[in-house]
Amino acid sequence: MKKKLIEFENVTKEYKMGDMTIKALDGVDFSIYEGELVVILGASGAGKSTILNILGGMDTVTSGEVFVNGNAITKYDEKKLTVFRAEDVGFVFQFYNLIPNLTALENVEFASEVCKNHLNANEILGEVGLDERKDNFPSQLSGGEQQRVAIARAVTKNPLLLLCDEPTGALDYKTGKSVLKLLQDLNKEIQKCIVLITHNAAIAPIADRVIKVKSGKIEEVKTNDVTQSIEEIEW
Ligand SMILES: Nc1ncnc2c1ncn2[C@@H]1O[C@H](COP(=O)(O)OP(=O)(O)OP(=O)(O)O)[C@@H](O)[C@H]1O
Repeated sequence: MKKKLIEFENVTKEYKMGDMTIKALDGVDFSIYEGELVVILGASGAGKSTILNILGGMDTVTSGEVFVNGNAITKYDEKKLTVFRAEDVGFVFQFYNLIPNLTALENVEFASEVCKNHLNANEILGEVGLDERKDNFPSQLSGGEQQRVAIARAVTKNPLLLLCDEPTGALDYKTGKSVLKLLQDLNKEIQKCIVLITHNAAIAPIADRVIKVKSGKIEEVKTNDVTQSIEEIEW
């Protein structure tokens, strides 16, 4: 049986804005298993990024518990959260956040060398199809190539999980698809858990499990017994 890697237990998150309280998450429960590719789906404002920020140790809960690999990260102090973010989580965002004065290779090495179990930056850049572009600076790379560097940077850390927040949001249709194909292939090859946020329901069939979020609540958790390759999907 697959091991549970992530567990949200009755998680609420409230933001206070003057007299107003915004309930971004309202009793959220779900589990994610090792090696899964999971899509978190929902409209703008549904609470997707809030889930990801809590899962990545970048935001705290108002109540409830979050377990990653059996550890309650909701009980971590700032110091432990810093180590958790650095070692255990690989982040991929809509905008690539590369350091402009470092080459592709240096960007990947810079982020991963501090991690205990890191992989070889050169090899992973090869895996993401950038063998020829390692010594280029971000400004010399296309958006899709920069996102590949960002994915290599996250993977080279060899984290427990990869968190991707709208990773194709700034890319055109074809490039976005090739980045999703890379994530799908990586998930199969390295058996790493990937959690992908999107508002695009069309890509849900690529996931092992789809978590639908609506108004801060889980609307549905769907398991795809058969997953589809991104190449078979059009939108
Ligand atoms: N730091 C914050 N302060 C106040 N309200 C916030 C904050 N972050 C999120 N919210 C509110 O919480 C709710 C959920 O936001 P969240 O960013 O998680 O949604 P989302 O599903 O990721 O949306 P999008 O697809 O537009 O990014 C929204 O109503 C949002 O305005």
